[in-house]
Amino acid sequence: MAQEKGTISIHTENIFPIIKKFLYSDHEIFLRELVSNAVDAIQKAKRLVSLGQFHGELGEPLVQVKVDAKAKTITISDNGIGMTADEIKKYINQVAFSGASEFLEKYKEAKDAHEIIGQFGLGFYSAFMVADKVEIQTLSYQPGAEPAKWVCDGSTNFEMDAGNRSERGTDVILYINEENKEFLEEYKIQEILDKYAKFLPVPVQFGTRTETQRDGEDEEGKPKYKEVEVPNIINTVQPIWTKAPTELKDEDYLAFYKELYPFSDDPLFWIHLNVDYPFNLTGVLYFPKIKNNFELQRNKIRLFSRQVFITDDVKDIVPEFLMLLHGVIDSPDIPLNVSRSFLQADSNVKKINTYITRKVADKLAELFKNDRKAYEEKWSDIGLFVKYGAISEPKFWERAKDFVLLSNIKKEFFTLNEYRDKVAPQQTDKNNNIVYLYATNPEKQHAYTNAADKKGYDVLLLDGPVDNHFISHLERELEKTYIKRVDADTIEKLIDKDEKIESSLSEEQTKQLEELYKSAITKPNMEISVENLAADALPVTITIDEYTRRMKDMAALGGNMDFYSTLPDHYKVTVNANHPLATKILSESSKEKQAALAQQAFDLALLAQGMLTGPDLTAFVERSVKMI
Ligand SMILES: Nc1ncnc2c1ncn2[C@@H]1O[C@H](COP(=O)(O)OP(=O)(O)OP(=O)(O)O)[C@@H](O)[C@H]1O
Repeated sequence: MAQEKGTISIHTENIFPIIKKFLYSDHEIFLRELVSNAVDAIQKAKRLVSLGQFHGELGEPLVQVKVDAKAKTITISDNGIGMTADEIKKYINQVAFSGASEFLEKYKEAKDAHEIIGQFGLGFYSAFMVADKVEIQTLSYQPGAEPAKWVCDGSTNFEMDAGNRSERGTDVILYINEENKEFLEEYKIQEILDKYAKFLPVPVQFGTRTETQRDGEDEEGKPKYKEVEVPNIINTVQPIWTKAPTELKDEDYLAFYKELYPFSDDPLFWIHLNVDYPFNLTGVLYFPKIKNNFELQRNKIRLFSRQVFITDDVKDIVPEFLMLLHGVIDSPDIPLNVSRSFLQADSNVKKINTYITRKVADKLAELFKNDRKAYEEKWSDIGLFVKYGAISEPKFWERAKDFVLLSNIKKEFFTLNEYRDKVAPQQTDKNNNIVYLYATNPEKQHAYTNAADKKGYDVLLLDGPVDNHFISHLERELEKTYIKRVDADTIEKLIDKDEKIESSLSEEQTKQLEELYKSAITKPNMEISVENLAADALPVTITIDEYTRRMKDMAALGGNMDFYSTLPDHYKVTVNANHPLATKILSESSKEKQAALAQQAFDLALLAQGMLTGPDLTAFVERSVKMI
């Protein structure tokens, strides 16, 4: 062809400085865009063959990325359909900027380059983020096509001429500028390709690597090895999410997990997602071993669009509680290049959300139904996740009601209905409310769980990071049910059955005892009262109001609850009028002795609550030694 010069059709003087400035923070995506274009060109060639519109030799599909540090170039080559000079004019010179004025208007508002790149068919032009000059050498598949060349120096002027490609396909050559010379480092390119190209559907080669191979045997019959150079192929062209579940074994899922997260423990189980109506979505989601450090686990789900990695920030696409899962989601229907607020309102995104939630609930329900024992064994890992989902996603809660488990301190498991049936006979109070009791630390709260046990009450173990919220959720959802920690009140009051216990003290004595304790106890925020408890209950018990404690605990975990974190701790001290110690103290003649006994009983109560520390503990030990 004859040499030709021209101006890229664009309404605005120069768009490149804007692209460069705008996309500066994530300029590495130029490689994603160009490699994707190369993959597309190859896919198109394959499609033409299958449609019978191209009769030439397809060859082995291959995208190649080459770095020439001396020449300061990066070349992306493919053996795809190529372009004729006319197509370059149409697709590169004009189409790219048909939306330029719109682009200019929008870029002012957008905060994130991801939000708009590609939206205007600017993928190819992202090359100018890192290059001063870009050259295309291409030969179209069309019979009789001439090789064509296009060069542009980042201004709006381009040059076209006869090209030098002798085989079908395209080379895009980037002349990397000074500020971006880091992209001429091989490790950098390897890193970017590993991130974006790892699962592309066409082999992507980046140079070669050395591999050790068997090379027969030596004279002694020992195996010999040799080093050979093999093509360094970046990707797995058919990752498991593109296959049918029936083709896959457990080992395949586990191997893929290891490939994604080399340092993680094996996952507990997984879900293969596959839907093509009303939206397209494939993927595999894994349930990781979560334990209790769930904050660390986020941002593990990777989002792909037709096997091109897009982001690992799937917020808004996946329901919040499912962010604890690992794995991949691939959907061409998720709008990737629009703003986050638009994403939340997008109807496909909403449907995808609902679909994933349902699939996860199905899987859990199935596991629970098919093998309850195995499900219980996994509960320490999935419990956190199920509870989090139950609290945050009403649709999930509707399903989870049937498979959320409660476990007691004896490590027995119950569904919500089973538990209600179990405790209702003993734990219904005078107002017909059922009261569930729980411990957050059975070791520390032993005095209280022991008291509950003596009464024939069951105690749940609720010690996880979301359990406070889960408890509040259950109280809202379950009818006539209250949930209290074992130390929220004396055992008689925890589940108030209106059983009157006679006092062994006169009114006068009760008053006297109360005064005595009030002057012996000098700690702040202690509300002291004398009550008639069982004779074998502790002489003094310290309890903490359930509601305030729960709110304070939640505030400590974060959230907008600062008010609660500023509340002082408030304790109730209940002196047991019926314990023999009460009569004993009152019958002491010496005031000092009375005070010492009251102090001792109070310290024992502090000890049972794990609150006896520092100088108080020392004083207690010294006093006890004297008493022995
Ligand atoms: N390697 C290539 N081989 C053949 N044609 C190509 C190649 N690269 C780009 N093209 C042509 O140029 C067009 C414009 O590419 P560009 O990357 O700017 O936009 P796009 O790929 O259409 O959309 P996107 O913004 O998603 O990348 C492509 O649609 C394609 O027709």
